[in-house]
Amino acid sequence: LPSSLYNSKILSRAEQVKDEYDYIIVGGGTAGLTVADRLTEDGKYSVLVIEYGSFDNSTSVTTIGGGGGGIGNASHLFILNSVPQPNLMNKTTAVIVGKLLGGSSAVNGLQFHRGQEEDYDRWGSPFGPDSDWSWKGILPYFKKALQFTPPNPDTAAALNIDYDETYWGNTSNVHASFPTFNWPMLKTEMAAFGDIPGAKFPPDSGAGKPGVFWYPTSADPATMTRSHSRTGHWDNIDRDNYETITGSKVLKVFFEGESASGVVFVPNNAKSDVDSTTVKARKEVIISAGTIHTPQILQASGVGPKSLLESASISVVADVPGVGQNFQDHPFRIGVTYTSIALDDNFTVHPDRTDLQLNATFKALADAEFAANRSGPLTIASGNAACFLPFPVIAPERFGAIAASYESQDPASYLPVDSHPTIVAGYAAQQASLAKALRSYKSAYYNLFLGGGPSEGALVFLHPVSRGTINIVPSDPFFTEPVVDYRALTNPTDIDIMVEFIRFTRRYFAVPSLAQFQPRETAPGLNVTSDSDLAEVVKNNISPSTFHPVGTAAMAPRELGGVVDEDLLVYGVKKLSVVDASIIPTLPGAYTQETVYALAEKASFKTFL
Ligand SMILES: Cc1cc2nc3c(=O)[nH]c(=O)nc-3n(C[C@H](O)[C@H](O)[C@H](O)COP(=O)(O)OP(=O)(O)OC[C@H]3O[C@@H](n4cnc5c(N)ncnc54)[C@H](O)[C@@H]3O)c2cc1C
Repeated sequence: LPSSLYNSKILSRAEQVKDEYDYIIVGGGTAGLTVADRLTEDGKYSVLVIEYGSFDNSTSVTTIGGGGGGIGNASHLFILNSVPQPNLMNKTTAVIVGKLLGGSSAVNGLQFHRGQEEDYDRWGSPFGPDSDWSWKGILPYFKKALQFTPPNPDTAAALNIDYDETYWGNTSNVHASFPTFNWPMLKTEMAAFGDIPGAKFPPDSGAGKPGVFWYPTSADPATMTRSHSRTGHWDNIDRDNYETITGSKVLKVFFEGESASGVVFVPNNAKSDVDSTTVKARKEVIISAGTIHTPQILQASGVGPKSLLESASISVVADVPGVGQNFQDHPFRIGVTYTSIALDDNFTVHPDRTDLQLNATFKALADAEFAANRSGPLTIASGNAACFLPFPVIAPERFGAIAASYESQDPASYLPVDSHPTIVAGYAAQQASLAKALRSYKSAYYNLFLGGGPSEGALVFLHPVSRGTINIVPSDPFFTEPVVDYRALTNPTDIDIMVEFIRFTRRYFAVPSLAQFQPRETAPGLNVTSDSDLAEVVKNNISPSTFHPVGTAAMAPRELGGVVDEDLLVYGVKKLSVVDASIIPTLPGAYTQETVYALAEKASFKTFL
């Protein structure tokens, strides 16, 4: 399509922004554009989306082969530095989220999976048994959020890809599809979990069950390019009531009394508010700036922990202690890697993913096939196969003791020292629920995402129990990026769990069906066995982020530290809501994008229509 078509709805100058819209959406990312599309569909409401980043449809966004191109283009990313992490030898971590129209869905690894039924039931349970934030309540929106195309029959047969279309829909323009080819070794790696007692093979990645399964990529199957919130909810939509301004940073929401009545924004390179523009919202301001920036905007607007706001000389509109608390991400890479015979030519299951880098002939063939037919190895993004296993399967002898020890903790012990009583109460509720999950065969804790190559070790910890914070810098709340503190491994239970992950990984690679590949542990080495030595391995290797930040504007009762209610309206004020990953109270046992699409669909339906 000519870029002029894409650009038709972008207002190129702040002066073109009208004085007032029904809804203002802050952030044109994964959730923001989903909600904007749904709110403008029937023509009843006008919407302005204000996005910090720019529009870009170049190959650095669209290419999917090799894991997606967006992350390679730093201009599409916010890259913050976390504060040094004392439990990670004072290392800092790069905090990476999308910064362009489409948000993180335009830069991510394109993996699509959902969490387990218990994850979504956990979200609603503090509101009582009638809450529709539950698996049953969200499943229709998982179906609505994506257009599912099954794998082609040859690939499905060759690789044993099971799927069940009843878990999917076909009405969205955001696509979930499968590569036309995948690495043969994956079939073997997945089947090998059959040797692990308790590991299951659910009928579909969307079934809400833990186990070992294939899952789709966020790619348009016709073009094999990235399908994301912009292509699905913005491109080719020509509605007078749907306007967007890019390159603009929202500084704050302003209030009339306790009602949010609009926002103030500046050009994204501004260093002060001299060039600011004010725009009003008749019905609601919706903040969809993502887990890192949503708390910054709320706090800078006077909605947050009172003492923090006072230290920044911001007048308090509502004292909401939970804003910026309860920060979670999936810890990644635990320091155990396995290599099967020969990174080299002896590896018997070619082609494998390393052939794209190391075998020029194979690469040339793959390029030619993709150019001719949009098929072949370059339709694989970052991966489509993994295990998501319950903790009792991982640590059959230790899970009970670890759950009991976690359950008996004083909930305040590992939270920030000055945590508000409502935050502690909220954590106590999470603790009870997560202790149950540690004993459950229906929740997934351990994720090894499989590459189908000679070397494996991409481990993701799905339900960490340490909690971090994201807060404004009091001396410069608006123009300095917020302070991101993962507080990684502050709760020792996280270390206990990941030590068991290393032990399980050893068991997996020792199963009989993998023996022919002679897997050997390349790190840390089988001689490292004691709890304390394995704990050191975890501390030395882990990254606190898989780029799945959630939780900083959590949906929970206010007395449990919640920031938004079940309608995603912010406590203590009116006409202000949050719809993005920050409302997720506890991480799902899956990566986060599919869940964000579903919650945005649900919010659009429930709250606004
Ligand atoms: C590198 C990377 C890889 C990932 N891989 C996967 C994966 O393979 N599978 C998976 O399921 N999940 C993955 N994720 C996570 C997933 O993409 C996110 O959880 C999800 O997209 C978050 O959606 P969101 O709407 O909360 O935020 P975003 O999509 O990040 O949207 C927030 C938007 O707000 C804008 N914004 C921020 N501040 C302001 C401001 N002050 N004013 C105006 N606009 C503002 C941002 O520019 C952005 O466009 C990955 C994420 C990243 C970053």
